[in-house]
Amino acid sequence: MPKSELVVPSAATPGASGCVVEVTPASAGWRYVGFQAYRLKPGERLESETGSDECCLVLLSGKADIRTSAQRWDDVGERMSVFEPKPPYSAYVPSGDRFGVEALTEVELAVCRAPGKGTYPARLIVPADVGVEIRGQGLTERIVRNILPEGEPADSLLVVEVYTPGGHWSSYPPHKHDEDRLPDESLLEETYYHRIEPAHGFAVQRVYTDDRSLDETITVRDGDVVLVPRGYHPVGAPAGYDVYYLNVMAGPVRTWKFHNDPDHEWIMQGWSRPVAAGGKNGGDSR
Ligand SMILES: O=C(O)C[C@@H](O)[C@H](O)C(=O)CO
Repeated sequence: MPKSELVVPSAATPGASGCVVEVTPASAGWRYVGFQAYRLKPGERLESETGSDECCLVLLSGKADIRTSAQRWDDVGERMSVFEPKPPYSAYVPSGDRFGVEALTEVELAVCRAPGKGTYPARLIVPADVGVEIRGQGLTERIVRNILPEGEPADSLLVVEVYTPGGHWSSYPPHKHDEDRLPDESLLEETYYHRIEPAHGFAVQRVYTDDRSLDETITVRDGDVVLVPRGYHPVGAPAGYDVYYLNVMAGPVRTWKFHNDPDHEWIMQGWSRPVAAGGKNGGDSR
């Protein structure tokens, strides 16, 4: 059976630049979100221009030196796996700038892109800046880390990561954000970069619209990117397999206003409770 057109698998071995998976607005057939994941070995470097995009470089794991045209941050990074219970270091780089990343250890790096206006200077986002939330309850409990949420400066990018323990559901109850009808709903394209522990496992993601003109239930493998151009998009982590994903969202207005599937909204009963912000050693534990 052909794989879903919503799935962009990672390459088994990185290309010359270290890139393992890439989504551009042209490849996705949409307007705003771009995403790349890189695997760099110690001493390897990535150099790039931001062009008309602003970028959020998320150091998913490993340590690196990061620089832009005006900034240099040395020996950045703490966690060595996305499954360590602590927020990542990230760097915001505006449009019209450039960045270089030199790996000091094995590095997994996400480059999240969306249209920029050059409004804000480059900055380092440290773990203590990352708001951590435990969302859901029982089998829907998961950890949400808000890396670049709408309360923090950026022109169009929103970036968040989610840890879903095996046996749990996240992005749940199913919600969508595909209509520009503020203040009730915002239009945001979204990518999911999935990692699975242990890596031979799988996750399940359904992407569906009210009229079911889009209705796909996807088997997600470690390293897959799932595109959410529209529709509801819940994720299930099978028992025994923890699931991590990094979300990038962008659209015409930088705000996340979602609409729950009315059929399943009853499941949610005042279950979101904030915990302390990330903290140097990460504020969350599991
Ligand atoms: O609630 C979650 O588990 C995460 C989702 O909010 C996810 O970030 C998303 O779908 C954003 O639209």
